Amino acid sequence: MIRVGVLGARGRMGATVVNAVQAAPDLKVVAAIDSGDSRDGLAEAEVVVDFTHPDAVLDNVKYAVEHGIHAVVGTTGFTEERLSAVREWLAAKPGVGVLVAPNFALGAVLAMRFAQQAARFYESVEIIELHHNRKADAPSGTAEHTARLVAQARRDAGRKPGTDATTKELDGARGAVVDDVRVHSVRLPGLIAHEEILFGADGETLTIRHDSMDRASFMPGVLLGVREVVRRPGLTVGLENVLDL
Ligand SMILES: NC(=O)C1=CN([C@@H]2O[C@H](COP(=O)(O)OP(=O)(O)OC[C@H]3O[C@@H](n4cnc5c(N)ncnc54)[C@H](OP(=O)(O)O)[C@@H]3O)[C@@H](O)[C@H]2O)C=CC1
Ligand SMILES: O=C(O)C1=N[C@H](C(=O)O)C[C@H](O)C1
Repeated sequence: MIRVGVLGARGRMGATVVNAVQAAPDLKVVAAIDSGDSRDGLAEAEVVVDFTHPDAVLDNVKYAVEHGIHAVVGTTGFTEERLSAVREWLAAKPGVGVLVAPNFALGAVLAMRFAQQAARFYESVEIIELHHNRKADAPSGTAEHTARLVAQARRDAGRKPGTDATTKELDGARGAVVDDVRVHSVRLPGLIAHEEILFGADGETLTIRHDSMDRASFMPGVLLGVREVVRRPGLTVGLENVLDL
């Protein structure tokens, strides 16, 4: 039995994680903590799962590492600077593992991998992410991660960012720029989590699309992360490294 504490336990993802962990024969929920609750309840936990808020997550990860608790983190907002801070805390706690994944859905991880593969062949690329209207951040962590992966793949292939002829635009009409890749965010009730990576070249386009229609889509990845993080000391970024894609 792996003893699991869930942070953000009353949220959309956290509540789903509590149910999924409870239903797993080899895992046990020992703490379900939300904002306003004390983290003392994590004393029994071997692994924490964090789905809270970008403003809260870093402090939670620091707490977990300092208390020798492994962490599986789905909350967004991880910059290179934040990841470096986590690496520093982990250096003082060898044996502790932290897995940070911008997206735990298998299809989203595959879409990112396929986009990396396509990137070196196409002149231009743009990303559209579509989410429910209760989402706190824009662009999504997944879109930002995808943009950086695609941009790196393009650089590795010696490609320059695609160009267009826009000379007049309303602010925001062409989206945000992440590592030279345009990212467009849509927020609508009814949506859950969706991403399109669009590639264009003379006379053709390629669209890679992933849809999470239910938060159940994230659960196999989260549970895999809980089982794996206990034997992966240090920082792992991205579920692709756990899935060995
Ligand atoms: N990696 C992935 O696969 C996925 C990542 N996410 C990410 O997970 C995060 C949460 O998303 P979602 O569940 O939709 O958000 P919700 O707002 O539904 O849930 C977040 C919960 O965390 C609580 N919370 C805030 N601060 C703390 C804290 N310091 N300690 C404990 N609990 C806290 C909130 O309480 P209160 O409302 O009172 O502030 C709320 O109940 C987001 O960053 C989202 O982008 C989402 C889906 C998949
Ligand atoms: O807030 C969400 O819902 C999601 N957040 C993550 C992100 O920002 O990429 C993962 C998924 O897109 C759902």
